[in-house]
Formats: sequence, structure tokens, C-alpha cells
Amino acid sequence: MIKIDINKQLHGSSGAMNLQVKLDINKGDFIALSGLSGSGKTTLLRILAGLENAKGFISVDEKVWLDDKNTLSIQKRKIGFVFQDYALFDNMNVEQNLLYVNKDKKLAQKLLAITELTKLAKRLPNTLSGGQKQRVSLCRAMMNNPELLLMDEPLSALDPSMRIKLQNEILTLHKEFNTTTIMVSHEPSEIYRLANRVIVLNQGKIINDGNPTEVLLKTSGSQKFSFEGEILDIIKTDVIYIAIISIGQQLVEVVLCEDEAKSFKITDKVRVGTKAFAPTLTKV
Ligand SMILES: Nc1ncnc2c1ncn2[C@@H]1O[C@H](COP(=O)(O)OP(=O)(O)OP(=O)(O)O)[C@@H](O)[C@H]1O
Repeated sequence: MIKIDINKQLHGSSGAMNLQVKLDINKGDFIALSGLSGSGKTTLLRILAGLENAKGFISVDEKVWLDDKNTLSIQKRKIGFVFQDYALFDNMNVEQNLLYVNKDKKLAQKLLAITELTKLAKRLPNTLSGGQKQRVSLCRAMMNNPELLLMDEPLSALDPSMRIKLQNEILTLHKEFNTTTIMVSHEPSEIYRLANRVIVLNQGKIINDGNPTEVLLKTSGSQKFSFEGEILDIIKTDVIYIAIISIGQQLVEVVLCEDEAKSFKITDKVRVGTKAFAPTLTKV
């Protein structure tokens, strides 16, 4: 069990903001940490890693990492940290990057095999693709036998097919080592696939905490579908108005009556929902 009860005064984009997080995490949990830009996600990970100080309390399996009197140093916390920008040692090959953390060759070989990197063990990082580099940094984080694996948007720089490949490898590693994990992610499909719990931060506070279905499913009442989008245009035709809304990569049209049209404006963020049709699926 990991117990967290911390606070830290931050300089948010609109003035002072108190990061205040109280949280118990079960061993083996995979937590997705989500929330708007500037809500405090990275700072929370950095506090857990010991890279940043804060007031409060952190304990991992009864061992105190932070309290009023003591702050356990980064080196003494069993943490694995995976950053968006890989942060590998460029002058060391893949295997050396792993063995730098821990000389356990057997573990290094196992991790490289799981992530299909065995053949690349002697290559330098700058000869690897982004996806391969991120697999190396994931392996390197696991070399520490971490009690807590922290990942800050590790897949956001990768293209969609590489993202899915890496998601599968993260899942395989999680099944194999059962490492308690906190991963910053904004991607619902990624969160759904990987996490068993989602925590949403806003202005430094937890505003939502639950399983992915509870937190991510945005339909309510009798709504069958609901998507978030932005109004790009509102066009008046004979008697009705048509709102052009961008949702992901697509544009959709929604018919509005005059009163509705007047209550929205271009650039409004909206939720498009529907109640009364039976959806069909076709492969694309
Ligand atoms: N050490 C610090 N002292 C004071 N303020 C800080 C400190 N570190 C970060 N901040 C501020 O706290 C706010 C939260 O930053 P943080 O990077 O944690 O947000 P985030 O949720 O990770 O955002 P993003 O999704 O954009 O990465 C920002 O406004 C930032 O400028």
C-alpha cells in the first residue's frame, strides 16, 4: 500500500495554486493520472520521486519516504521514472543504459526479450526510433526493481501504431512484475486498456477517482452516445440552423432551432449526445 497526503504551493498560470493530494494506492495498481495542462500532474510525480520537495506524508509498504522530519533521498526511493523525452545516456549502448542502473544481467536480458530489444542491445540510442528508445527507457526504469513506476506521458510523442505496440509491452511488463504504476495520460483508449483506476486532477485537487469506465464514460441518463467537440460554424438555412462541430478528426453537423443557435457561439466547447438511434459498426 502506498499512502500519499501531500501539499505544495505552486505558481499556477492564474496565480497561486495549492497542490493538495490525499491518496491510498493498492500494491499492483495501474493508475492513470489525467487532468488539464497545469493541473499539477508532473509536479505530483516529481514529489513522489523525491525530485521536488513538498509538505506532508508519503509511505510505501510502511516505509516512510516523507514526513515532517525526514525526506528519503531519490537514490533510496525504489522508483522507476519514464519521461516523454526518453532521457537515455547517448554515449552508452542499450545494454549499458540498463546495466548502469543495476548490474543484474539476467534481469536486463529478460526485459530486453519482453520488449523485443535483444537484437538492439549493442546499439547506441541515437540509432534507434522513438518507439525503440522509449522501450529502452521503460526497461531501464524496471532495472531498479521499482516499488513505484512513474511514467509522464511516455507515449505521447509516438505515432498511433507504435503507441499501441508500446501499450501492449507496458501491459506485459505490468503482468510480469506487478509493479505499482502511475502513468500520466490523456488518451481514453490508452487509459481504458492499461489502467484499473483513473485519477483526474484539476487546479491541484483530485476531482474524479474511479475505474476507467466510471470516469471515462461521459453518457448520462438515456443518452446512448456523447462526444466532446468544438463549434466551428453556425449556419442559418431556411428555418433551421446547422452547427458544424469538429470531433476528433471528423466534422459533424447538428441541427439547431433558433433559440439553441443563439445560445451557442463559434469556438464553444460542446458535448454532442444522442438518444434515439441504434448504432452500427463498419470497419474502416
Ligand atoms: N517547483 C514549482 N514551484 C512553483 N510552481 C511550480 C513548480 N513546478 C511547477 N509549478 C507550476 O505548477 C503548475 C502545475 O505544473 P505541472 O507541470 O505539474 O502541471 P501538469 O498537470 O503536469 O501540466 P502539463 O499537462 O502541461 O504537463 C504550473 O502552472 C507550473 O508552472
